[in-house]
Amino acid sequence: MSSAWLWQAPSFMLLSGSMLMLLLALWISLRPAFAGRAAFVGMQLTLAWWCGMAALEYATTWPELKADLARWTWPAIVLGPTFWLLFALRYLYGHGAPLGWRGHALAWSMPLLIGVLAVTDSLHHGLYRSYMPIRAGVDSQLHYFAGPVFYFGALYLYLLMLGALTLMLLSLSRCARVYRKQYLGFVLASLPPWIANVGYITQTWTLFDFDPTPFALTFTCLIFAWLIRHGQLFDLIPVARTLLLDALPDPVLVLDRRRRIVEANPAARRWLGDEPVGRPLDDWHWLAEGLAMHERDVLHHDDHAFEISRQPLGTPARSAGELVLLRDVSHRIRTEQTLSSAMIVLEAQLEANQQLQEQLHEAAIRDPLTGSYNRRFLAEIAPRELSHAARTGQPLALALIDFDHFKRLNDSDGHAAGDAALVAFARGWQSHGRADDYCFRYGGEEWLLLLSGCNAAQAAERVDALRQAFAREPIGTQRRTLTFSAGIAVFPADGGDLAGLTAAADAALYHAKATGRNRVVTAAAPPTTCNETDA
Ligand SMILES: Nc1nc2c(ncn2[C@@H]2O[C@H](COP(=O)(O)OP(=O)(O)OP(=O)(O)O)[C@@H](O)[C@H]2O)c(=O)[nH]1
Repeated sequence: MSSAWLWQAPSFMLLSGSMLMLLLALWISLRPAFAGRAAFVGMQLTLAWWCGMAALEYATTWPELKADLARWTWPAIVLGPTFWLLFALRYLYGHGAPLGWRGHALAWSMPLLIGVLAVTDSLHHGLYRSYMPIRAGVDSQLHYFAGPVFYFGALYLYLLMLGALTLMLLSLSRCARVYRKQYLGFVLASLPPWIANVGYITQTWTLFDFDPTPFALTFTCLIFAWLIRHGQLFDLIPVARTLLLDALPDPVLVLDRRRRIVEANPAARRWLGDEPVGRPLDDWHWLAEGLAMHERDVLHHDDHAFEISRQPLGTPARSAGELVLLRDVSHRIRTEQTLSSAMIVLEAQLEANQQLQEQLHEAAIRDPLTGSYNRRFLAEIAPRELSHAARTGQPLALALIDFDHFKRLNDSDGHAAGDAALVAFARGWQSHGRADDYCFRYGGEEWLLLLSGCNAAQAAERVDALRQAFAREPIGTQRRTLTFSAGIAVFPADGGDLAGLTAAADAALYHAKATGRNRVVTAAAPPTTCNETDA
């Protein structure tokens, strides 16, 4: 019996191709992760299996073993394009490729079925009806007479390849310039085995009397290696793009020209549900309405607020769709709202505090019985009024007023009548005082007036008018009348400060009392007296 193996150059070529694919799979596994890496590694492993089996098939001299090895190649033949399509979906459409569990079941059931039918072919001959050596001699390869499983498998594989190619061409037509070289590389890489296979199936091309497809796969492997080395395939940009999109807490969507979702990052999926890719945007009314809003408007949905920004894709002449970023600004808006409510409360509190302070100040500077200013306010206001008078050169008159025989009123009509007299004086002052005058309750029944811009004569005239009016005022239940005496001093002639002026006015008041009461006396020496009719 002849030796089972005859190792020739084509076998070594195929073995080398298989090794290359294993190395590529290892290399890719050790590189940073990217979308579709598992599918890509899976594809390289199955293609390595295909090439390895083909090498053995080519090398064996036993026809039965050749046929068995050819049958055992089939699981790899069907798995390779399946992985290729999965990779295309994952790589081109990100982690969120439109493939749910149904898609996976569909993707793996067919390779499983065809694989099982292929390895059990010796029982039913659905894959190869028969086979015969191409020529005489131990090194002859086999010619296979294909059965229905073969054609069904080939048709299925061609459909998968066509699907992957369509995805790549679509991406190529829409992608940004930076990805174009890569996608073109994918298309080119998938062509050699396909062309070789078409040639083999149509019986127009064999290589070394053998199927040229596994040889062409080596070219595919080399194109990938070149793309990874020189074309930055699976490198920074796509890897970063995927990682960035996946890591973004804000929803990002890519819409095609017809407003269908073609990509959605995990954050977007949390809002849109399981499988948004491939569905029209209008399925989510709230989002479709949001996109109709102005750029800076905020879209509210489910207790959340989003700021929408949109970036057209493609060229101005030919739109490819748009990128939509929904920036979740709920936290910011909630914080702003809390802050503004806190501000409103704070402002109200500040205003209340201010009002309270004003009330306290008012209470502190006013006499509770008559509502007139008290001596505390006099001490506060006098320096200001005096410096104003000094600055402007205007006179400032100070009048000290004391009720006449007030004790008598208290004693005869009671304390309430005395209080009524004090209130009556304060009220009477209201109609005599000017806007820039001040009236202070200086002591028990003593009053101090500050009259801006008045010289001694003007002040005496005004205080005397007040005196006359007060003298006519009926007081208490007995409707008695009361008079007052007044002393006037003027700044700066009679005193340079409050103490000096008060002392001068007090001297004039003393003079008024001493000379008969119910009169107004100015401090200017000798004191001038107005109206000396005693009550
Ligand atoms: N009803 C009332 N009486 C007051 C108040 N404050 C002071 N008095 C009284 O005012 C009176 C002041 O009396 P006197 O200082 O003797 O002066 P007078 O009786 O006005 O006499 P002459 O000043 O000399 O005209 C006292 O009887 C005080 O009790 C007050 O708030 N209400």
